[in-house]
Amino acid sequence: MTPRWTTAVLDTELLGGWAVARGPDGFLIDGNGPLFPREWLKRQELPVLAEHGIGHLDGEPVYLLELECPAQVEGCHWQGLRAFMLEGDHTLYRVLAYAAQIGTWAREHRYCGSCARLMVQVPRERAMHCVVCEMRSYPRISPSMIVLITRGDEVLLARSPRFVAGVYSTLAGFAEPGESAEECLVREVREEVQLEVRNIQYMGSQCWPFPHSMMLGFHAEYAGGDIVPQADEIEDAQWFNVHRLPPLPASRSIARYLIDLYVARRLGLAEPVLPG
Ligand SMILES: NC(=O)c1ccc[n+]([C@@H]2O[C@H](COP(=O)([O-])OP(=O)(O)OC[C@H]3O[C@@H](n4cnc5c(N)ncnc54)[C@H](O)[C@@H]3O)[C@@H](O)[C@H]2O)c1
Ligand SMILES: [Mg+2]
Ligand SMILES: [Zn+2]
Repeated sequence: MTPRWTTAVLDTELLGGWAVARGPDGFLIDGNGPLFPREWLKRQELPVLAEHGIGHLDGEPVYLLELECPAQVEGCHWQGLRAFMLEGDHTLYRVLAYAAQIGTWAREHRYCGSCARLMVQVPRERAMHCVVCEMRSYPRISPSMIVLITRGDEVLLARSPRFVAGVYSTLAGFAEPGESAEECLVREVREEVQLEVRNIQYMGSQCWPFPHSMMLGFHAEYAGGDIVPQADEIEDAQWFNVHRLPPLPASRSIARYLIDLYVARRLGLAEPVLPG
């Protein structure tokens, strides 16, 4: 089956296609959603910082208008990326997730990080180029590991003070230079709850565009230690029986997938599918 959405670097000089507009409050939407006829959207006098050709949706070119500041369009409002992740068409969310990452990256790489001069977009490539010192910047992706630790019928879940009230999730953390995903896992688990793990198994990955993480999902078994939550980072961490789980993260997150998969295997239920 042909994928509905494929990324591409499109020429912004060409006319037509769809466009999405992204400002500080998310994406512009009306009753038909966030995709607008591009030529119409460009006539709305939006404060456009940059335009990027980002790919094809059902064969049609899609562009991003990245805005400089908040704006208003009659009959439209703004919706954050998280709301698109939580509900609605998943392919559309993937288009917007990509648009958000390209918009953020290009915005944050207008100036060369090496010599501080203005950068220019490289034609036909997703890169910013400094004509003075030749440095190139490519879209930024931050590898992060996420792990479900289990002990028989029990799973270890924790709360960050940033979470929605009551929700518990798997442990996660950004990889540091010099470490593998597995080493990151062992370090983060020690830092966040002071436990030791064994039988580390890679389960799958997910793009997490908040703002540019690549989640590498693992399962690990408890090997030793008593839970000591990390001050400031972990508000609470507990072992939960698979029959008595607390409120869990959003169903499209890899955190939720790792939990649902373990519970399904433990209880002999149908296995969930990891959303891309
Ligand atoms: N998709 C999911 O199911 C899911 C679930 C949990 C966490 N996450 C994501 O995983 C990522 C890591 O989780 P965490 O927040 O617990 O990380 P963490 O445990 O490493 O702690 C967060 C801290 O890391 C530092 N930090 C921020 N950005 C960084 C970067 N790019 N590189 C290195 N350090 C950075 C900051 O000091 C921040 O306070 C976050 O993006 C989070 O949103 C995704
Ligand atoms: Mg963490
Ligand atoms: Zn430079």
